Amino acid sequence: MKVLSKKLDQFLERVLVEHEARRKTTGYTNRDMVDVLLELAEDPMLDVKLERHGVKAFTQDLLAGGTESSAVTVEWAMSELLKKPEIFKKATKELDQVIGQNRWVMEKDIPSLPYVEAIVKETMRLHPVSPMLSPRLAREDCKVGEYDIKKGTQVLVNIWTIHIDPLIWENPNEFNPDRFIGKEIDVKGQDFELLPFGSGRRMCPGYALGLKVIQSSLANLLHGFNWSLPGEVKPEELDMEEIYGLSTPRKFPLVVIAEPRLPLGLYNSMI
Ligand code: HEM
Repeated sequence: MKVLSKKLDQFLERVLVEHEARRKTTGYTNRDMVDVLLELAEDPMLDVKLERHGVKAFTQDLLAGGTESSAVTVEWAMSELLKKPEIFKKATKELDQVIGQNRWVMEKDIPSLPYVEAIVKETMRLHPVSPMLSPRLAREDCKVGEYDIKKGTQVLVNIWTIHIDPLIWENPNEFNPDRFIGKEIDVKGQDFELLPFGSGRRMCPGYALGLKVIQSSLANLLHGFNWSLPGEVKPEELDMEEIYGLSTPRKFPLVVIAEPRLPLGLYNSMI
């Protein structure tokens, strides 16, 4: 652990040194989150002073919490959609109607894409990145539902079982984004039947960023490409095994074929 921590610190140190050097060049503007954090660290007016090691810690949080979780969720969404071509088509139809064929999806488009939002919720219901929330400790005797919990008890919340509880969800194991259409259920920690980002004080602090990254990346993948499974793999045969570790990714990476579905000039503008 110590070796790993040292290696990580060396990496973060290099990132900061590079950013600090660029800050001294003429015509400098903030380009990324590290730039913004370094600027905040120079602000003497902050209520809570941000130190240089705090910038490193935030950067590490962003890398650890913000990359794998979003990538894993997008990969599960694509896997579910490849198994259900009718849902795939419905999403593409929404994208064509709202965005058209001549541009990419932007962050501000997301509220106009309720079906894509529903796909993300349904993916997070069936494939929560973190099926067990961070452990909690009861600070006083309490009652949760029918359970008496003594002060000092460690409580583990298993959201995976909540997300597939047949008392809450109809056909809980079926991937069906339509279950969210016209419903108020959200993933922001207020609806206890759907808690992919947890809830309360220890809820994921990066949920807004994570959600935006997932929705925008998925929307653009669906909008920009036709997707198919390679060779003889039939949708119903696609392996959906998962592994449980720091996150819950597919056991075997998803292998797919992508073909452009928008005017070719749009792909050049992405490079
Ligand atoms: C798909 C995206 C993400 C998912 C599904 C996710 C999920 C979670 C969950 C379930 C927790 C535990 C919450 C609890 O126990 O109540 C958590 C904690 C945390 N997440 Fe995320 N997260 C995501 C993205 C991010 C991003 C983008 C960041 C950073 C920018 C981040 C940083 C953190 C941190 C630092 C904690 C620990 C909070 C604490 O213990 O006080 N996460 N996340």
